[in-house]
Formats: sequence, structure tokens, C-alpha cells
Amino acid sequence: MTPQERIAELTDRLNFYNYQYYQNSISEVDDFTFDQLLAELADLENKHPELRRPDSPTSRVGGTVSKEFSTVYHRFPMLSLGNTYSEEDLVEFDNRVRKGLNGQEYEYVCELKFDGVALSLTYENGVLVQGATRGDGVRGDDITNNIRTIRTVPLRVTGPDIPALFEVRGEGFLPLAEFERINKEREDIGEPLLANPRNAASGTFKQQDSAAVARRRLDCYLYSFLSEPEVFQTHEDSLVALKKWGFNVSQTWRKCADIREVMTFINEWETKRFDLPLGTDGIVIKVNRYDQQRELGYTAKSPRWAIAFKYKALAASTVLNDIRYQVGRTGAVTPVAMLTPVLLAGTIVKRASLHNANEIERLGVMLNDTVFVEKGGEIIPKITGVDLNRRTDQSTPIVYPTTCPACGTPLVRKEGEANFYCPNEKGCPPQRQTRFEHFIQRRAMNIESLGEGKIELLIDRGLAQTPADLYSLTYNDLLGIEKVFLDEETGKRRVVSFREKTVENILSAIERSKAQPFQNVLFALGIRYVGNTTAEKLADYFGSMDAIMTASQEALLAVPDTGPRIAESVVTWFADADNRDFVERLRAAGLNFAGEKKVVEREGDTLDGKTFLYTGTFANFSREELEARIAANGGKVLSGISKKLNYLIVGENAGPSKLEKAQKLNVPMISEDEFLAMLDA
Ligand SMILES: NC(=O)c1ccc[n+]([C@@H]2O[C@H](COP(=O)([O-])OP(=O)(O)OC[C@H]3O[C@@H](n4cnc5c(N)ncnc54)[C@H](O)[C@@H]3O)[C@@H](O)[C@H]2O)c1
Ligand SMILES: [Zn+2]
Repeated sequence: MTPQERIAELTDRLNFYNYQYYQNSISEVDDFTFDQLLAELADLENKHPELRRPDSPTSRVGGTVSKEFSTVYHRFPMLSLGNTYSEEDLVEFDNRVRKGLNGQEYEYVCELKFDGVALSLTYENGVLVQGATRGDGVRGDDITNNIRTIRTVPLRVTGPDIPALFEVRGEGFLPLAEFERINKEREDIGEPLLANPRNAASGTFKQQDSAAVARRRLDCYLYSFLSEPEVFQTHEDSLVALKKWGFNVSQTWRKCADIREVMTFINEWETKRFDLPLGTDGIVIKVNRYDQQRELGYTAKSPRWAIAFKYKALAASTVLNDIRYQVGRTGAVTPVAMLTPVLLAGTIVKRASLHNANEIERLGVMLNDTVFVEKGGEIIPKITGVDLNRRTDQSTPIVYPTTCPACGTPLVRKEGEANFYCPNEKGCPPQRQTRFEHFIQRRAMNIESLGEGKIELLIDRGLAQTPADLYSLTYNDLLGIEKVFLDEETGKRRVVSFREKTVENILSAIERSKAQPFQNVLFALGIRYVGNTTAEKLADYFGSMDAIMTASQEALLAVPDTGPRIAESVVTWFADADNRDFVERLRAAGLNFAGEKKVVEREGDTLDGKTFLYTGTFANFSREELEARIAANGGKVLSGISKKLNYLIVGENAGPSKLEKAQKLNVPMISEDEFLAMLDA
């Protein structure tokens, strides 16, 4: 390949990766690969400057603005950071800084490099007036409403020394615990999992519906302050002031006297960073004094006074001994790699996730291969590749099972899904077991004292086939039963036994569960795609189990945020005779089959069949009241603007992007008064 061809190929490929990463929140390759390709391109361009393409990613910030939000111009450009993975490069950076400052003394401030989305917040007279993404560095998306949902971002700051106009910048992120929570919920209701916290954060910030954004508890760390004229002498002073004014500044930063101290900081955080509540991928090193920053200046893409040191993802190599196929509640089969134990980032790793059959194929991995495992932002490490140099004739192909490893039923794969499923929902032991686990969890019936092997014991003894059987258990059924569990990995024995106290606790928890609200009961049924939030919406809208059981697909579609997939799943579930029998037994046990509050009482039919969306705030209604009135009069609230939408109700401070889109699609816009008039019609 000629240099010209290679340059063209790299330019196209990297531009495509950037587009996927910033526009669609998808990583086509890992960051290290991306950075290596970018470095290769920069190197080729240096050698052949005449071959450099005008759209080269080496001299531009990677992102763009999107059509869904209105565009804002940054007062000060939002640039990228030069990055390196090596100590030598860091020493070179330090040499450049020393040269650039002509022998002046200088210090650095080191911060963690938070792995999220760059945000810019503008405050006028102490009030947050604008929040934006980085975009292409010059212009970004106005996502003020979404940023307002972050609880740690102050909407107003006060104090004698606060400038009238200033900007703060930081990293918006999805905390790891929140990422795990969302994925657990998604797994629970059969939704595909989010790939990693960074991409999840980026996707969330770009959502149109800020109520949906608020449900994912995003957070933000601030790390930079900008104003004109400057009010601080150093970056350090600004971090201290930001913290004092109430901004969320991670207290992990440290001032370093020289590059050796910087290296110490870098080494210190290499594994300690995994204890932080968010994903990080390196250390950012900044010259502390602002006047020196100015003196050093900028390239087209990044400041010369800062650099990012990126950690290579922590990897280890070990042998893949076996694959276990786990069957989840919805029947999805997931392969789990069983590894020869290996130390990685301070913990012993014995298993790694392989996601699905496609992933095994993509990796080309075989049993007994030596594989690379990496720990990224997520808790469970993953297999990232095969060490082909160490493949021997011991390696044997992985034969993906065609029947359920637990019950022998032939597996099925649905159109467009990566997972295989065991369709034997009722008879398959792990599905039955996880159905119980779903039923007893806190957000469902809250009988968590039945965890840790107790359910298995009940099933084994034939005391419970379905969760409905829990309600007919007696003291004498339970007292004294026990089972010995053997942990296959540690070889340890664990005895689960029902003594008097245990039995009393369990029976009283079962009794108490009868008081759980209706929405919990609905969620506990374990209908696919009916997670917590959906259960709450259905319960609010229909008010009773009977209403939901008999609801048609169309009636279900009228519930806010309920699409065809959920509607179909609900109808199919209740059409099943065993499921209906299960429901009747729960009714007989005395569970709550009706909601106490917010039953939609029909006020009228003036809005029958009409669809609405609203934007802004209203004089006569809160959001909830508005939605309730629409529903009570036969209308439906949609979650986004489309051609199907009949009316956009426009309140105070309406979102400009919604207005623009409605205009483009010719969706009629009405005021609050016009809406009131429709109700009375
Ligand atoms: N995997 C892919 O397909 C893909 C595609 C595009 C980009 N990327 C990754 O993204 C990088 C380019 O992204 P980039 O231009 O945002 O550069 P960057 O992420 O390497 O560095 C700049 C960004 O760091 C963030 N940051 C975090 N903590 C910070 C702190 N304490 N101080 C200052 N900034 C901090 C800010 O958001 C800032 O915009 C690439 O080097 C690559 O690793 C990956
Ligand atoms: Zn099965």
C-alpha cells in the first residue's frame, strides 16, 4: 500500500469511528486501537504533509453537533487533549513545557481522567443559564434541560466573589453503581445490555426526553473554570474556589512539583482508580499557572500546556478451561468463561463474560486457548482476544449448545437477537428459580429472607412450583428441612436449614408481602419487558389487575411510553392459561390487585384517540397533572415528536429543538389555553 492509500484509508476509518463514537455512542474499536491508528496517521502526515487530507481527524476535535438540539457557540473553544501511553512521551512533554517557558519555574496539577462526556456550563449572575456538549469544539448541542437533571450541578450559586459571567467545564458521567443497576434491570426484563458506562452516559445526555434522562442518575465532576477577565492566578486556586462555591469537584487532584511527582501520582492511581465510583482511563496533567498556560498556547486540537496519560486497559493472560452456559429468567443463555485464576488489578479473576454466541465467533476463541482478559470500567472482566502464538493441539472448538444446558429443550434464536433462548419458560429449572428470585426481590414482593439457596430447597422438596405456592406454606412444612450446597470452585460446603427463627421470619415476610402495592405485584409477575417503571405506569393508568388482564393491545398502547413490544408482551402473557391460573392464585392469597391512588377516572371523551406531547412549564398543571388530564379525557401522551403526533402543547420556556422539529413535521402547536378549551369542548 502506498502512503497515500494508507493515509486515505486511515482518514476514512478514523472519521467513521469518530462518527460512531460521538454521534451514536458506539465504540467500534477499543480506545487503544483508535489511538494507535491516529498516531500512525499523524506520523504519516508528518512525513508526507502534501498527502494530508483536509478532513483529517488529526487536527480536529472528533465530535459534531446534532440536529435534535439547538446549536450553541462556545465562548472559549472546547478542545481535546494530546494523549500518550508511555513514560518517555511524558518526559518529552515536560521538556517541551520547560523549553516553552524559557527557564521559568513551573508546577503541574494532576487529575484523574474521567471517562464520560465533556460538558460546559454557563452561569450568569449565579444562575445556570446554559449547558452544552463539546460538539466540534466550536459549537455544541444545547442540552441545558438534561444537565439540569444532575443533582450535584447547582442551579444557582451565591457568594461575594462570584463573577457575573463565567463558565465551568467538567465531565458528565454515569456512576458505575448506576450503570450496574440499569443493566441488572434491563437483564431482568429482557432488554439488551448497555455496552459500557461512557457510551451509556453519552447516549443518555443526547436523549430528547429529560424525564427519561433524570431516571438515569447521571453525575458530573467539574475540572475547569473560565471567565473574562480572569479571576484566578492558577488552576489550583480555581479548583479550590469551585469546591467552595458548591460545585462537585473530585478531591482526587494533586499539585506536583515536577514530572517525577507526576509519575508517582500516575503509578499510585493505576489500580486505586478502580475503587472510584466512576470509570477513569488515565491522568490529566496540567501546567498550574494561567499566565504560563497562555504562554504555551494551543495547537488546532489541544492545549500545549496539558496532556493526558492513558492507562492501557489492565490485561492479563490466562487459560480458558471451560464455558458454562447460564440460563436467565427470560430464558436467555449466556456463556461464561471459566479461567485459570489470574491476578488482575488487585483481584483474582476466575471467570469472564463472553456475552453471546456472536462474541465467541468474533473472538475465534477455542477451549484451552490462552486468552487475554481485561478489566475496563465494568466490574466483570471480559475476554478481549486470543494469544494465537500459544495455541496448541490441545485447543478444541467451542460447540455452542443447541439444547438448553439445564432442561434439554432445543434453543431458539429470535430474529435480530444475539442471544439464544430456552423457550421452556415454565419447566426449565433455572428459569423457574430466577422467576422466584424476581418475585421476592425488594422492588417486587420484598421477601428477600428467602434468598441464598432457600428457594432451591423449597423447589427441591416439591414445596413450591410457582411463587404462588409460597402463600400456602405452613410452619410445619418448613421446619427442619435442610440442604447441603457444595461450591464447585472452592469445594466448600454450605448448609441451608430452616430453624424456628428462620421459618418465623420467612412466614412473616410472606404475610407482610400481601401489603405490597399493586404496582409491585404487577412487576413481580415477571412479564417480559415490564420492568419497574413500566409496571408503575400500567398500574397508574389502569388501576387494577382486571383492567390490565382484559386490556386490548390498543388500550395498552394508550399508556404513556408504552410501545407495541410491551403491549404485545402483556397481551400474550395474560392469554396463557397457566399464567392466568397463577394470577388467580395470587388473588386468592389476598395480594393487592388494585392501586390506591391515581386511578384514571374518566372525565370525558373530548380527547379520544388524540395524541399529545408537551414542552415547557404550565400555569395550571404540573407535568403529572397535565398527563393525568390528557389520559382522563381519552388522549395519549407520546414520548417524542413524530408525524403521528396530533398536538404539541407549548408552555413557558419551551424547548427550542422540540418547536423546531414540530414545525418541520407540521405538527400543530397549541397553547395551554387552547388545550383547556379542547377539554371543555
Ligand atoms: N473507541 C472508539 O471508537 C473511539 C472513537 C473516537 C474516540 N475515542 C477515544 O476518545 C479519544 C478522543 O476523545 P477526546 O478528543 O475527547 O480526547 P480525550 O478523551 O482523550 O481527552 C479530552 C477529554 O478528556 C476529558 N477529561 C476527563 N477528565 C478530564 C480532566 N480532569 N481535565 C480535562 N479534561 C478531562 C474531557 O472530556 C476532554 O474533552 C481518543 O483518543 C480515543 O481514546 C475512541
Ligand atoms: Zn431450559
